[in-house]
Order: sequence, then C-alpha cells, then structure tokens
Amino acid sequence: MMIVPLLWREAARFPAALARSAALLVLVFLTHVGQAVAVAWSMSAVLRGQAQDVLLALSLILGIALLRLALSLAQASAAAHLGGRVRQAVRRRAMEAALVPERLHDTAARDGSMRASLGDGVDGIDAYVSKYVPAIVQLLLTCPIVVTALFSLSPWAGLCVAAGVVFALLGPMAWKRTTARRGLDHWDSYEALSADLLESLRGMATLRTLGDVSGTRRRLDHRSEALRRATERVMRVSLGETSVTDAAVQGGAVAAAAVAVVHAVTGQAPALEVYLILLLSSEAFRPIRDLSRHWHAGFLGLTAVPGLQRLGAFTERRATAPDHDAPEHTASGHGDGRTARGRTADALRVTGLSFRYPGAHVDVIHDLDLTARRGSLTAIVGASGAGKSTLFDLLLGFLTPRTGSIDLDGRPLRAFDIAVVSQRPVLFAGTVRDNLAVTGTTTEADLVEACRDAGVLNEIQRFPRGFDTEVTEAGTSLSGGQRQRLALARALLARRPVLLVDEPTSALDADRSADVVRTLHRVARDRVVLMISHRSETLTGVPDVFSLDSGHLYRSTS
Ligand SMILES: Nc1ncnc2c1ncn2[C@@H]1O[C@H](COP(=O)(O)OP(=O)(O)OP(=O)(O)O)[C@@H](O)[C@H]1O
Repeated sequence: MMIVPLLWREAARFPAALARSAALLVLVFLTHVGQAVAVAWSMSAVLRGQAQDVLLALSLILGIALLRLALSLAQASAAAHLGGRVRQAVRRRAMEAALVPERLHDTAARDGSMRASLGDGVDGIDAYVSKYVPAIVQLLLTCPIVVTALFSLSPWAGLCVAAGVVFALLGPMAWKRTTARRGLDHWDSYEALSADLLESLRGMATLRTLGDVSGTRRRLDHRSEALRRATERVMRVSLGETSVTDAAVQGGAVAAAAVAVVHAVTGQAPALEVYLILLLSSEAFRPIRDLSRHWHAGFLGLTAVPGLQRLGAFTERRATAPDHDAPEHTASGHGDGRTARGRTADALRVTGLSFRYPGAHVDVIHDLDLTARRGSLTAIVGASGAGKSTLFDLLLGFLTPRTGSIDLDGRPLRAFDIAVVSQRPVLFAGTVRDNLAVTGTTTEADLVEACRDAGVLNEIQRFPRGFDTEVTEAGTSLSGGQRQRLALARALLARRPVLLVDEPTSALDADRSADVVRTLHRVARDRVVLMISHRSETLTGVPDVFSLDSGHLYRSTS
C-alpha cells in the first residue's frame, strides 16, 4: 500500500464525491459478505435437508446479486465523477502555472515533457484518486469488521486471516523505496521520449535538410529502449509485490480453511459456522485484492506526481493581474488616427532598468533609460545578443527587472497596455478570422481595416474562403510574410496604447516592407510604437533611433 498525501489532499478537496464513492464501495463489499452468509446458510440447509431454507437462501443470493449490480454501477459512476473533478482541477492548475510568460525563459522546461504530464500524468492521477483512494477507505472500514466476525466464530481463524492481511499490506513495504525509484525512472524515460518525439516532429523539415533523420531515429530508438527497460524494471518490482500480496492472501485463506476443517472434523462447530469461516476468510481479503488491482492502474499517475508538482499543478495560484491577452473593454475599432476608439497614451518611460538572467554573473541590460512617445516611431537597433529581445520581454512583463521602472504616462506599464508583433509570430490552428480576433470580438469592418493597414487584405480576399480560410497549426499554410502581416493586423486590432514590433519587415520584399513601414508611421501618430529593426530602409524618417550595445543604450547618430 502506497500513500501519497498530496493525492489524498486532492481527493479530499471533493469530500462529497469521495464519501459517495467510498460509501458505495463499502456497500458493494457488504453485498459480498451478505452473499457469503447466504451461501453458507444455503449449504448448511442442504446438509440438513431443509428445502424451504434452501429456497429462501437462493432467493436472497439472487436479490443480493441484483442489488450489487445496481450498487456497482452507481459506484463506478461516483468514482468517475470524483476522478473527473480531480483531473479537471489538477489540469486547470497545471495549465495556469504552465501558461505564464515566465515559462518562456525556463530553460529546463520542454514542451513534450509538459504534454506528457498534463495528458497521461493527470489521467493516471485520476486512476489513483478515483479507484485506489476509495479502495483504501474500503479496506480500512471493512477488514476489521470481517476479521472481528471471524474472531467471534473462531479465534484461530481470525488470527490466521489477520496475520495474512497484515503481511499482505506490510510485505511490499520492504521494497517501497525501490518501487518508488523505479517508478520515477520509468516516468523520466517516458517524459524524455515524449519531449524528443515532439521536438523531432517540429523540426522534421530541418532534420531532413541536414540529413539527420537517421540520427534522430537512432536517438529516439535509444529513448524507446530506455523506456522499455524502465518499464520492465517496474513490471519486475510490481510482480514481486503482487506475488508477496498473493502469497499472504492465499496463506491466510488456506490457514483459515485448515482451521475450519479441524472444526468440522472434531465437530467443534456446526456446519453453518464452518461454511461461514471458509467463505468469510476469503471475503476478508477482497479489499486487498481490489487494492492490488487498482494500484497498477494508478501507478503511472503516481510517478507523474513530481513532474506535476514542479509544474505547480498542486498549488492554487492567487488571482494575478489581468491576462495579457484579455479582451479590451474599450469600444471597437483599432484607433490608428482615423478612429478614436482605442485607448491612447503619450509616453512610455523606462528609467534605470537593469536585468540579469538567473545564474548569470553580469547584467544583460544596464541602467537603461528610454522614452518613446506617441506621435512618431521609436526604433532600437543593435547587434545579435545586444539584449533587444530581453528589453522587449522586460517591457512585456515576461521578465522582472533587477532595478528600474517602466511607466506609461506616469503609472506602471501593464501587460495589457501592449500589443506585440514578434519576429516569428505565432498563429494558431483555426480560421484567419479566429487568429485575428484573439484579443476580442471584432466586426468585419475592423478586420478589413486592420488587414488593409497591415498590407494583407488583398491576399486574404484572394483565398477561396476569405477570412474563414483555415490556418494550419503554427500557421504553416501561410508564407512567412503573410504570417508577419497577419500578426501586425492582429496587433492593430488589439487597440492597445503601446505597440512593440520586432523586425517587422524581416520576411517581406521591398514593396511590402515599405507598405508596412508606412502603416507603422501612421499607427505611431496615435500610439507609442517601439520597433526593433536592422534594415536601414525601415529607419528612414524615424526621428528617434537608439542603439543597444551589450545592454547599454545610446542615441544613434544615424
Ligand atoms: N534564458 C536566458 N538565460 C540566460 N541568458 C540568456 C537567456 N536568454 C538570453 N540570454 C542572453 O542574454 C543576452 C541578450 O540576448 P537577447 O536575446 O536579448 O539578444 P538580442 O539582442 O535580442 O539578440 P538577437 O538579435 O540575436 O535576437 C545574450 O547574451 C543571451 O545569450
């Protein structure tokens, strides 16, 4: 028997569902005991030749069997309900913890591992909570009753069964540590394989071009082999555990049967008592057999506990600041000067900003001051590794500065003040319309206007289904330039007072690039627009160009 307090706490969060599931399981068990008594009665009646009692006992057995069927169905449904509630709660908390910007900078986090924990790990927890936990409650409540009843019939039989129960429960504890260690090894192998698989699928095109498909296949084969070995080790240890439990159960039942035979031969007990001892000693071990069966069902989830714990799946998060992607509460329209519907702000001011990555010895951003104003574009240039993305992530609140402040019109900048177009924009599976409207409900006119401004309207209108065209996962059905311009349209539709744009024209030809830059200049009349760019043509006409060099910001002379 393995108790995981964390999972018990999860089950206890739903006391009514847990009580219903356990109570029904106890009732199902009591029908087994009732049936055992009725069978003993019928057999002793047969011996005594009392036909009426035999008939009565048989009717009782049939009635109990029907009752058990109904109770078992109700119990299965109660257990599924409990498991479903726990699964939902754990997954919700894990998702809340996983879908935070800080995760972007968690260098240890791998999407495949997270997927394994959130999927199979949480499903496994369901099995532990909905089946194993009620089975333990059943064991604790019913075993003492049956053993006491056996004691009252025959102290020796009671003693044999009690010893069998204790040995069946405590025996496997001898290698509890090995079981736990092998279980965790198994989960680690499983997570690693899931993570590698996902990464290989995502990078398939690159792997093909690099000619490393066979190398990746070999790596995945090694992972699979490691998982197979880990699974076998778990199976071996669990087989040992099952054998000990079975030996204890069989030993206890056989010893009690021997006592019953002695009673029968010596005539110490009437036939009814002998039959009762035989049948009840078998029933006394039923909760242990149930427990053993459910333990294996919940084992995968149990081993996923540390991974889920690292994800924060067992910790209730306090209410946080409004979601970065929360829909705007302003009226519709993407205020680009022609509509006055979006909120506006005058100045974004960064003062004395410093940042250092955890574990690093030097700051990536040094005492940085910057003011970007509404009315005209502000651009930042800098070599690779200068800290541009880090600065954007600080502005977006994905990272917490070591010193300094970021204000919008004199108050702290909030994540939902900002719309962003990143260098490699993320699109989601769904229609073009779904992707554009992620920041809130949008009218057709808004969509058309934003797409025209972003220079992507003509192409969308040429798609056979227009805005209802399906975009495949990660936007792979669109060109890089189309993705970039759709992302710009999406950012315009967000109607936020600050727009951050990272290399807005990196995937565009000269004509489209000029269109986008014109749009940004126009948008900047009504918003604070801060742009990272390397291309000189995008910097033409930009009054405020800053240069970032190893985390230090200088006003650029170009
Ligand atoms: N998660 C991280 N942990 C530790 N160091 C990091 C992390 N992310 C970035 N860095 C380091 O911070 C420095 C700045 O990186 P950053 O990505 O901000 O540069 P960048 O100017 O955006 O570069 P690029 O133009 O190539 O995108 C680099 O030296 C980089 O190695």
